[in-house]
Amino acid sequence: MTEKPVIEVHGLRQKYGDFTAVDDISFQVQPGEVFALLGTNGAGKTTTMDVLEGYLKPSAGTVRVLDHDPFAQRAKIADRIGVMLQEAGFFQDLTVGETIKAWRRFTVNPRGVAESLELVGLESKARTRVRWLSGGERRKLDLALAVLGRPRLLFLDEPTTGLDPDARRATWSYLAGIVREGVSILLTTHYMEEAEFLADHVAIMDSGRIVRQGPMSEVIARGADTRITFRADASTRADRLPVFPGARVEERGPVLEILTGEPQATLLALLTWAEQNSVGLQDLEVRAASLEDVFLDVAAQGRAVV
Ligand SMILES: Nc1ncnc2c1ncn2[C@@H]1O[C@H](COP(=O)(O)OP(=O)(O)OP(=O)(O)O)[C@@H](O)[C@H]1O
Repeated sequence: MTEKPVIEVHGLRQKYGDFTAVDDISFQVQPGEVFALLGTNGAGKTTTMDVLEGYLKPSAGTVRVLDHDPFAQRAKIADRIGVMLQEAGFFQDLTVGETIKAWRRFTVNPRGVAESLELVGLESKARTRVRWLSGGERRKLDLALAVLGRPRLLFLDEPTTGLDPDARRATWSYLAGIVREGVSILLTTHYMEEAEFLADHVAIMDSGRIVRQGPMSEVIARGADTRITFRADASTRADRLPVFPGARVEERGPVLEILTGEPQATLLALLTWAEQNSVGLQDLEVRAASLEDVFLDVAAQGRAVV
C-alpha cells in the first residue's frame, strides 16, 4: 500500500477581505519529502503555511495535513507537526535554557534541553537571555523549538535568514539528517541555493498562484536555458554568429551570451563555426541553468503582467 501524502492542497484560495492572497493553488507533499514553496515577496507563501498549520480557515478549497483538516482538527495533529515561524514570540527575559524548559512542558515526548542546545549549536548560550541573542541565534532557538517534539512533519518559514554561511550549512546538514530519518518538510526560503540543496520538489508562487511546479531537477531543466558565454575579438558581434536552432544570443559589452535549451548541439555548432572562421573564443564558459535563473524568469514575467 502506498502511503498517503502528508500534505494535500486542492484549489486553495485565501482572502483577506476583498484581497485574494492565495488564488486556487494545488500541490501535494509525500512522506519523507522536502517540498520548497518559493515565490516573490507577497506571493502568498506564509499565508499558505498559515492555512496548513491550522491558523487560518481556507476561503475555498480543501487542505489535508497528516490526513486531517488542520483548522478543524488541529489538536489531533499538533503532536506530530513542528512549526518554525518567521517571527516567533519569545519571553525576552527568559534564558535560552529556560525557554526550552518552558516549551518542554507543553510538548509530548520532548527532546532534552542539552540535546536541543547541541542540535542547533547553542550550547554556549544556555544562560543568555533571549533579548540578548543575535538574529541568527534566535533563528537557531526557533529551530530547536520546532523540532523539540520530534515532529513527523516540519514547517520551516525562512529557517536560515540571518544565519552566517557556516551556521546555514550546519542547519542544512542537520535538516538533511532528519529527512533521512523520515521527517517531511515544507520549506519557504528566499535562498535558492538552500532550496536546491534541500528540496526534492518545488513550487514557485507569484501573486497568489503557483506558476512552476514539479521535481526540482525538472523545474530547473524546463524553466531556464543553459548559458554559453565567451569574449570574441572586436570584429565578432552577435550578427556574425550562425543561427543556432532554439537558441538566442545576447550581447553584454564585449561578452556574447547564447541561451539555449540544447547545450550540446549549440556548443558543437559554436566550436565548429569558430574553428572554420578562425575566431578565438576567450573565457568560454558553459553554465547550466540554476533555480535562481528560473526564479528570476518568473519574477520578470510577473512584473511584465502588472
Ligand atoms: N492579515 C492580512 N491582512 C491583509 N493582507 C494580508 C494579511 N496577511 C498577508 N497579507 C497580504 O497577502 C499577501 C501575501 O502575503 P504572504 O505573507 O503570504 O506573502 P509571502 O509570500 O510569505 O511574502 P514574503 O516573501 O515577503 O514573506 C501580501 O500582499 C500581504 O500583504
